Amino acid sequence: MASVPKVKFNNGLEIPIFGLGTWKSKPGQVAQAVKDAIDIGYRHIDCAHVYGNEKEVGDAVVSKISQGVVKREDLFITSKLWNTFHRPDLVEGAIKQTLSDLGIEYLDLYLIHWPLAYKEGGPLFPADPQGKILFSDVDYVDTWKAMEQLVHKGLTKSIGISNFNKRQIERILSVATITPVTNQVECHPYLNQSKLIEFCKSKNITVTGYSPLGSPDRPWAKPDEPQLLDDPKLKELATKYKKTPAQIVLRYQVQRGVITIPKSVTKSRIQENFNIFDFELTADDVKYLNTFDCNGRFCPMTAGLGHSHHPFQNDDY
Ligand SMILES: NC(=O)C1=CN([C@@H]2O[C@H](COP(=O)(O)OP(=O)(O)OC[C@H]3O[C@@H](n4cnc5c(N)ncnc54)[C@H](OP(=O)(O)O)[C@@H]3O)[C@@H](O)[C@H]2O)C=CC1
Ligand SMILES: CC(=O)C(C)=O
Repeated sequence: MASVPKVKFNNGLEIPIFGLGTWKSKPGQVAQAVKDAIDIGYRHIDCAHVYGNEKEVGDAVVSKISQGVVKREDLFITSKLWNTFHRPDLVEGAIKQTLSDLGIEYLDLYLIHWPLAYKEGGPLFPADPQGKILFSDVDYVDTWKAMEQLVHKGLTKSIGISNFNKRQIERILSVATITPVTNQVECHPYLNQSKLIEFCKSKNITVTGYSPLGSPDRPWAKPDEPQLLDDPKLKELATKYKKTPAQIVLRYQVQRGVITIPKSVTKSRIQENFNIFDFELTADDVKYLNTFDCNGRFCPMTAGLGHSHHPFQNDDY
């Protein structure tokens, strides 16, 4: 079984550079997917409260631990604080709910899922009668201070952020006594995030790339939108390396040092996506893949447009 390289965080801890995504993995399918992934050799699982499936992910994790297939300390489990729990007094309760759902004692990594806060205390997507999301004005820098307490209390080993732009990271760094270990953002050849990656690197923050395959099953996908995995130039590269388009885009991230978390509930694809540690793209082909960038964002967070902390509404990167 190939062993997955690890990336070192600024706090000395390590994360496997490759893991399993779980967004949209239906409760009836995700437990089997996680079990298959662990059997194949995955040791990093990316979760979130808002995905609505942490209990089933936890069932699979706990069953593999109790069967002796893996130990808890062999696994790297990430979850994320949802937008309705940003108020500092809600943060500890939110992680405790996730830990209880997952059936584990601690997380390896807990992220602020988005920099924008939603109205607290009710549904995960609070909305007015017209369906417009109700925002809260809690500032993510105050949320960050509450996240730091979770490390001190041993509820998570590391903390980080997700979907934060450069200016927002700078604001976090201006108050932080614990530097975020990673910024999890959308990243694939159509949105290669080279500027943000360079900036994060300069601050000793790793980048985790989500939707590495272009998120073809995103709920808001339209039939006429481009499909990354069907790109003819990508298919040509796949033929050259005798690999699949998915394997090429995943290998691309690993070679750039970007932590990558493809989602699948299909055993053959979970295996296929893992088989990227037996070949290398040439430096010229990595450069060529860099030229695919077209600011092609598949997760634009349109529901949060108008919020003063929306990360993508001006020229910030
Ligand atoms: N922090 C954040 O805000 C966000 C985090 N994420 C995280 O990143 C993960 C990955 O991103 P996600 O948006 O799910 O999308 P991905 O880019 O991982 O694409 C998932 C889709 O690709 C299909 N697929 C998987 N492997 C292959 C393959 N080898 N060949 C062809 N198709 C394949 C899956 O199908 P099937 O399952 O049917 O096999 C599914 O439809 C998420 O699951 C989540 O954990 C994602 C978005 C936002
Ligand atoms: C998938 C996800 O994490 C979103 C859209 O926030």
